Amino acid sequence: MATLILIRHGQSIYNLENRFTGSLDIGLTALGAKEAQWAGQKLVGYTFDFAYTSTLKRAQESLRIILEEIHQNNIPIILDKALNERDYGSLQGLNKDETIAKYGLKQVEIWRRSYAIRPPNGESLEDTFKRTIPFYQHAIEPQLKLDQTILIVAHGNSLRALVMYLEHISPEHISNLNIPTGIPKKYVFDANLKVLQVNYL
Ligand SMILES: O=C(O)[C@@H](CO)OP(=O)(O)O
Repeated sequence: MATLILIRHGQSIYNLENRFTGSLDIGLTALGAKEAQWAGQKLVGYTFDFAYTSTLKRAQESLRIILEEIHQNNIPIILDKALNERDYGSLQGLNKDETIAKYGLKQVEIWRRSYAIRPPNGESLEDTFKRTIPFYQHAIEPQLKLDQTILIVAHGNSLRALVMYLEHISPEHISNLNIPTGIPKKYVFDANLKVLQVNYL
């Protein structure tokens, strides 16, 4: 049966420092690399046909560690910026607590978790959805229709957009959904790509 595994990259240096990361190309911490290894250990027994990741090194490095753990580094890997993290614009690099102190919790929560409102000079989740989902529909859904097993290693917000699409979550409800780093989420589909099963591994 068609199977899709989603994994958010392991902890990055900016995750650790509590900074807005977005489209900045920030590497993993030692814990982040460990998280990727643990994610790989949960995938022993799965055989992937394709892996997809973003053009950012924290996701690519996580994918490399995961595939190494399951001895599947030789599968085709597709890198695409459609899977990149949402561009946080002028907030990128800023500490999240300092930003709250400056602009207030309410404003920062709107920038971080509203669907349609953009952070200054950045992308909203809606903007992210509009690039991530067409790519998923065009590149990945046809493979799932062939009953393949696909791995996507990406980012907090590009994965929130994907989960929104896969689980039919409304813009009102998506603000409550956060994706943990390094925990594989599994979807099993029927022949029409209706989700039959969804669970964290
Ligand atoms: O900083 C970021 O790019 C993202 C993901 O780490 O943060 P947030 O969870 O605030 O959207």
